[in-house]
This record gives sequence, C-alpha cells and structure tokens, in this order.
Amino acid sequence: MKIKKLALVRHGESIWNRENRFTGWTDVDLTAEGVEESYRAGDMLREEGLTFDMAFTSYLKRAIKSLDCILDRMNLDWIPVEKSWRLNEKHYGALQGLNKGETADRYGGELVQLWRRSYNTPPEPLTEDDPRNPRFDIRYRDVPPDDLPLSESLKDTINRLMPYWNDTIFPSLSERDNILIVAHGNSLRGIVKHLKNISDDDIAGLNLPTAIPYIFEFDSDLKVVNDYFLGNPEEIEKMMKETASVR
Ligand SMILES: O=C(O)[C@@H](CO)OP(=O)(O)O
Repeated sequence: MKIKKLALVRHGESIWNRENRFTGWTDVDLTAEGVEESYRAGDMLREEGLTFDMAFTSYLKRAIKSLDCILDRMNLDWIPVEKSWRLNEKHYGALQGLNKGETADRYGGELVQLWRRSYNTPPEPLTEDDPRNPRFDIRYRDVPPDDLPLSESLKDTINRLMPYWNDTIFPSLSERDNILIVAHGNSLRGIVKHLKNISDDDIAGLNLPTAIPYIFEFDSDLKVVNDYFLGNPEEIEKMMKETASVR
C-alpha cells in the first residue's frame, strides 16, 4: 500500500510574532530567526527522507519566504507552487497591529482569548474605508469583493479555506505523492480540524509552533492513517505553550 504524505508548516517567526502583535492579513516579513528556523524545517524534512512534488502557500510574504527557505534546503526549488489568498491567516480585523499583551490588559485575558481561539467570535471588523481593507490591496483584485473579509472567526477562516482544500489541494493528493503546505497558525488549524475531525470547542487547544513540520499520512483511499510532528516532543510542547499565551 502506498502511503502519501502531506506536510503542514507554519511560517517562521515574523517581525510581529517577535513584537507580539496581532498580524492576520498584515504582510509582515520574517525575522532573521524566522528565516533560520525555516531553513531548519527544510533540513528536518530532508533528513526525514521526505520529498514533495507540489507545494501550496498563501499570498503573504512570511509564508512564501518560509516556503522558499524550505524548498532551498530540500533542493526542490523547481517544484510547482500554487499560492492562494484562501490560505491566508485568519483576518484579525481591528486588532491587527495591536500588542497582544496590552490588548489583554485593556480588555481582559478572557475576551482576548475568545477573539484568538473561540470558533465563532470574530474580533471587531475593520471599517469599510480603512486603508487596510483588503479591497484596496491590488493582490486581491481577482477575488470577488464580497468574499474579502474585514474580520474573521476561525469558522469564517475555515469557510473560505475549504473550497480551496476540496477543489484543489485534496484532489492534488490523488495525482501527486507528497505535498507541502506552508501557511499560518490559524489557517493550518482549520486544515488540522478538518483532517482530524476535531470539535469546535477542542480546536481552541491546538497551538501550532512556527516552522515545525506536521506530517499527515494517507492510505490509498486518502484516509488519514497517522499524524506526527517532526522534532523534539518536549521542545515542541514548550513552543506550543508559548504560542498559546499572549505573554
Ligand atoms: O496574530 C496572528 O495573526 C496569529 C498568528 O501569529 O496570532 P494568534 O496566535 O493570536 O492567533
């Protein structure tokens, strides 16, 4: 039986991860550490003996650059890469740019946690005329304006992600051996929720660390048969706790 593999990797540390700010659709770059850890993710995947014949990423440079670092270390710079806005991070609305710790001091940790991890509650939306409205960003010119968010809950993120998963990513697994997705904490949580059938409540407890490959194995009927992170489990546990907190 041929096992196919899907690797999910959250981008390396971004400048706003370092500054502890809500990021969402803001197009911030990687830090030097983010570049390094993305290269390390590529090394880990190569040392695992993995190879990919297609990759997917978002329209945001922290994911695109992390993917480039990974492919570079795997000598896979040549494989087809498809970008989609549907793999973008959850849109964090009016919270984008705010420091997470200061926001928790102002509104209370519980409310901030609701905005960050509840399934249904989106943060306050951007106003229509906010210059950060994605309608004003040329990269989204081919997206029907009504599909572009001003804020999202995880549910909203999953709803805009699933058409791309169902129509493009998942069918590509039938034709390809192994595929790679480099995206974002919350868009990847949406994919993991779907693949592992995690409940709306329990998904709050999943916090993906930056640049740690998460492997899913599929049997010939494309049913998930195994999933595991690459790397040191204690180290990963520690990174997950750090991701969960707002400091
Ligand atoms: O700010 C964001 O866009 C995300 C990912 O960094 O943060 P959180 O972990 O709070 O969902």
